[in-house]
Amino acid sequence: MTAPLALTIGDPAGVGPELAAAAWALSDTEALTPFFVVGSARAVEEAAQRRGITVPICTVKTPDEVADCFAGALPVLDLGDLPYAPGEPDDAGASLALNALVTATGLVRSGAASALVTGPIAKSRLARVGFDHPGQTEFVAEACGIAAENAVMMLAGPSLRVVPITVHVSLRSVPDLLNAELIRNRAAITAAALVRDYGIAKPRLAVAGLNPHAGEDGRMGTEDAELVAPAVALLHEAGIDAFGPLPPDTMFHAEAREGYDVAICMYHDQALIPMKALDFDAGVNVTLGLPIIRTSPDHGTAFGIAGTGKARVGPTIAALRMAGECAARRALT
Ligand SMILES: NC(=O)C1=CN([C@@H]2O[C@H](COP(=O)(O)OP(=O)(O)OC[C@H]3O[C@@H](n4cnc5c(N)ncnc54)[C@H](O)[C@@H]3O)[C@@H](O)[C@H]2O)C=CC1
Ligand SMILES: NCC(=O)COP(=O)(O)O
Repeated sequence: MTAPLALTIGDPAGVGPELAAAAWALSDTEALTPFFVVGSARAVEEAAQRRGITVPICTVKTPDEVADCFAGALPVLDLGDLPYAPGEPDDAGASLALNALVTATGLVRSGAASALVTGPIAKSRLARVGFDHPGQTEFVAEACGIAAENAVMMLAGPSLRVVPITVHVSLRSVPDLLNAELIRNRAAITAAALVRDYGIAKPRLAVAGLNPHAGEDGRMGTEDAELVAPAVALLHEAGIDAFGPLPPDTMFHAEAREGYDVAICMYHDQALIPMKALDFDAGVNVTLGLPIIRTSPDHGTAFGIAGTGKARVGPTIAALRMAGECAARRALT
């Protein structure tokens, strides 16, 4: 039997605890792979009560106990007895979130869990308790012995997959950070992952330009001709079906999207704005290029609505489903 998925609680003051409970409540109808929460049993239990859903909890010491209780209760690997205080993040909650991330990553690395699904954390809150990575992506990469530049963030929804080449950096720094080698490497990692984990035999990569109109023959910037076009040429040399640089404003409409499997974008918001506009309620953030599977809902901690019952569970369900499907695919190979 496949090992269960490990779902971290995220920041316990955010929407993570209630969405973990809500996902379990729908796990039958959604046919989800069994999972367990790594975090605080008390926070999950109180979050479920506040949301008005009945979610019995079973605490587990190891993932191999999950199979026996998942059908009747949500398994939680309990790391701390924190009172549930939605919308009121503090250092104790951030420390729990970090502990959960470290613990769950270790369990997946060891094979005791089949994939890592991370609940949302606030990067600024984690930084206060010693987390010195830009995000969970880079943390998980380092834990797996993968250089951060070889761990690729992809956001995937029913309508669109996107990869930002540069991620959590200032917009001002983007042109200096981009180069043809970086674009080529990240795009090639993306293509390999689409074959291995998503069953797309010959992925089609649409590569966005950096500037308006992809530079308009140098009238609106030179990076498209000097960096992006050479990267596309390098991808062709590697036998990858890539095309571009494309004018970014016209590559995301419905008919254009039919022509590719993933959009390779030059910076965070070029990628995430179209994806979240189209698919916010079913969007998954997945890390490609790792020896383990790691997914996450596409949204953040949403402190402003935590505990109100307004947080929609779609992205968490989608992240659990994608993790389960990728794990099943890898188990076959
Ligand atoms: N995967 C992760 O761990 C991520 C973490 N973040 C972190 O989250 C924190 C807050 O970031 P924001 O930019 O405010 O993004 P956010 O995603 O937390 O919230 C943006 C807006 O979407 C709403 N929203 C978020 N999730 C929702 C859901 N499930 N159902 C309904 N509405 C939802 C919020 O109420 C808010 O109006 C930041 O500290 C950031 O670092 C942001 C994105 C991803
Ligand atoms: N904008 C995506 C995001 O913030 C997720 O980052 P990570 O924590 O998954 O690296």
